[in-house]
Amino acid sequence: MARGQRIIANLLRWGIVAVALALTFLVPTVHFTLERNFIAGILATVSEFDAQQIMEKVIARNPDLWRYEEARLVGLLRQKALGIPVRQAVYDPDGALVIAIGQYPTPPSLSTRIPLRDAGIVVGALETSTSLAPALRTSFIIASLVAVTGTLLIVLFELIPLRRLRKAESAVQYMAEHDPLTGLLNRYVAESRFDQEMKRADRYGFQLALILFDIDHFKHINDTFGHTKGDEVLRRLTKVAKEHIRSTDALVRWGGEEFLIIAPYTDPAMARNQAEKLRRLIERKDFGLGERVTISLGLCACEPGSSLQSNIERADAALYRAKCAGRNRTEEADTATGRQKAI
Ligand SMILES: Nc1nc2c(ncn2[C@@H]2O[C@H](COP(=O)(O)OP(=O)(O)OP(=O)(O)O)[C@@H](O)[C@H]2O)c(=O)[nH]1
Repeated sequence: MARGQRIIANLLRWGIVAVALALTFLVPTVHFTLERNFIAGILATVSEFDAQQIMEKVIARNPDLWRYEEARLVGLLRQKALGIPVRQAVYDPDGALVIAIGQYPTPPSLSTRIPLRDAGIVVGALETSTSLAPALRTSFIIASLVAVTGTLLIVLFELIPLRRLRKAESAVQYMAEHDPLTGLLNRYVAESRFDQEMKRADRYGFQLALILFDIDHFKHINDTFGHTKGDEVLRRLTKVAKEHIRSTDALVRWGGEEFLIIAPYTDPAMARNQAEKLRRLIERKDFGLGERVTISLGLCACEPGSSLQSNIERADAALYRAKCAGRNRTEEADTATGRQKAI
């Protein structure tokens, strides 16, 4: 991904996080603030003048008003309320006139307070309230949806590159451990594989063998038929060897035309059989060259606790002897005596 695209993706990602967080925290905060205002609104429903003051300052000064007090108040309310039902018009225990109109809104709500005047004199206060619950419910649902969508997007943004990274990692690991031409394990992983098998062999008391083999006169094959044909021979031989080994064996491309089999649960007699069987299979296989392809093999039984290096040296010495002895044959390194046996 280009640097610019990465920056935009990051901005987008963190933008979504910020919006989701803002909405998640904003909605409850607004809710809380409005609820507080509602309570304040209820408390503020007390008139500017208590009943005594209304008597003294408004009604007592005008006897007509006194006479018509009820009717005038009702008229005032009608005029101000304009058809909105009167919810409450009472004197509270302290003698204050409380007049509330409108429906009983469920909190939170917005309240408006209007002074109630008669001939320019304030005689009380009207309080109207509007419930904000439906609006808040809607915005809360929208905010939750946005938050959930934002979270999902973040998860996707995080997961997709992560999955790609994991795939790239396993591809790199595969490349690090395998030979690209044959797909076999390469010699860099042979060591850890050998150590593992050696530990298991020591622990459970079974035998471990190595078979090192090499194509005979491979240079001649390359020189005569070309490098591409040589590659094909390597691939075909790999296929034969892979079908021949047991699932517990490890087949390694040790070098150019050199291969190694790490064979657990294998005593020298079994290793000999295995090596000879493979040699015969290759000898009989048609590689499409119009001539035989053969291999030489060197095998060794691994001493408990011995290293891959030391066993390879012994198997390689046996292989060298097989080459010297005419090729297309197997030689064995005898561990106990250091003697090497031809098969
Ligand atoms: N086509 C191909 N050739 C390879 C590859 N790796 C190594 N070689 C060739 O393998 C040949 C090995 O030649 P030598 O070491 O002389 O061995 P050889 O000809 O098999 O002779 P002996 O082992 O003594 O029987 C060389 O020509 C290398 O170029 C590969 O991946 N592909």
